Amino acid sequence: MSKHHPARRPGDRPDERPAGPSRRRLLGAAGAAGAAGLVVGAAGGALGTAAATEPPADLASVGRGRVPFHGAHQPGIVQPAQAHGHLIAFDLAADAGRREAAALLRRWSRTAEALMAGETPPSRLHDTGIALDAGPSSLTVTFGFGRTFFDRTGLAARRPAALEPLPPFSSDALDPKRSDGDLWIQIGADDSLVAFHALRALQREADGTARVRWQMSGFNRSPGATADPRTARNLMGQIDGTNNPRQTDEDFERRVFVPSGGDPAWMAGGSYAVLRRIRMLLDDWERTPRDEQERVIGRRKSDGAPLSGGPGGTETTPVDLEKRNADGELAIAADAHVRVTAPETNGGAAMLRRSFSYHDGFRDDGAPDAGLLFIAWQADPLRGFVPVQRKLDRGDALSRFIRHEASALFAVPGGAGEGEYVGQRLLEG
Ligand SMILES: C=CC1=C(C)c2cc3[nH]c(cc4nc(cc5[nH]c(cc1n2)c(C)c5CCC(=O)O)C(CCC(=O)O)=C4C)c(C)c3C=C
Ligand SMILES: [Fe+2]
Repeated sequence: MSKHHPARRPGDRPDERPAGPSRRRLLGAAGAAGAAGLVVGAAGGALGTAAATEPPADLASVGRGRVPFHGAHQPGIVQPAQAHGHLIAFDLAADAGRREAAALLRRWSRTAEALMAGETPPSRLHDTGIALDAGPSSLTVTFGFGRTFFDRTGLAARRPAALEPLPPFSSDALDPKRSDGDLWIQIGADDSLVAFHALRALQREADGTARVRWQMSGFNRSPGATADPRTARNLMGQIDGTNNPRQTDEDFERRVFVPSGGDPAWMAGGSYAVLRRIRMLLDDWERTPRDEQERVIGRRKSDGAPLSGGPGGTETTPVDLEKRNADGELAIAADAHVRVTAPETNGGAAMLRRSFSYHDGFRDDGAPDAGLLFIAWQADPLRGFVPVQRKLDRGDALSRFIRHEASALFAVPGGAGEGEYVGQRLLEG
């Protein structure tokens, strides 16, 4: 019987507190009223006409969400994935070393703290104004170090063993230009302008110290988009994320975060992020009958209920991998994705999946360039992603509908304390 975790709800943001009015206060009362009009206009189409026909949007509902920057863990790991995400990797400039990297992390941390509080960036740069009239919108900014960072900064002796390159998998078709990187930032927000504003501010802060290696953007369902808020769906239409570890699980911290006293000491409270850009072969998938789609995953498409749960099952019905149908066949097929990935078939290996969907237009053959920016968080990739992906590689019914196109692994240090910057314990320890 699979340990089951009920769905996290899109509005369920336990670690957040309402934002102060700081960035919006800049506008003054008249400006704020104008901003409210803009939100209504944007939602309804033509500015002005929509305001006359639609009730005013509750500005506070999305804009108000605020995630603290300081804490034992960095933001953007345990909070539900936001509606908009940007992932960006940098390589240090040839003449940048440990000192320049430390200064960059200090600048980035200051900027992230301000933006997450809904304030303008504190840097020497002029604010672009992109988010001037918006609240923090649950913005999170998360920083990570790639394997190559440690060589470039003379810190190879302090590189975690867990940053060993991921093994090759037979299904890999990886593009090195969109893989790896010295430094990584994950940005998420429930407003697209707030998310882009953060991306641009942080990228400009890197000027002269690091250059962009690759960047990817993704999305999830917006908060408030459905009256029936189950776990969100991916671009195959499946409810995805149901059986994630939950913060209330007794072993959650141990699975996801490096303990204090762990190795290396500077990673205490940190986690390892595995990123895989996985393109979905949507033309093939959408041609596949629904009952076959459900067999591939092992769950019903409509409501995410496991195929072992019978007609009355729901998304929260525990998965029963032993269950057989009347004809003696396994209710959840031998190669169904949920069977192959379940912790009980992988020696307990588990990870926290917090992904974004992506769509980057259409390829030359007309197929959508779309899929999943799969992000898995774990205390140790060798007891999380690696064994599960090895198993998927050997026989996952989903594999004929997906292609792994880029890959990266980052050490994401613990959260910054008050007055500290992210990574300080590595860079100044
Ligand atoms: C190596 C890890 C995994 C990769 C890569 C992966 C890709 C991938 N998954 C889906 C869709 C679903 N996955 C689901 C469950 C699930 N997937 C993984 C791991 C990887 N998935 C795990 C550990 C689990 C949970 C298993 C369990 O304990 O039951 C599901 C079912 C719903 C859920 O629990 O989330 C779906 C749907 C896609 C589309 C995809 C690549 C594009
Ligand atoms: Fe999966």
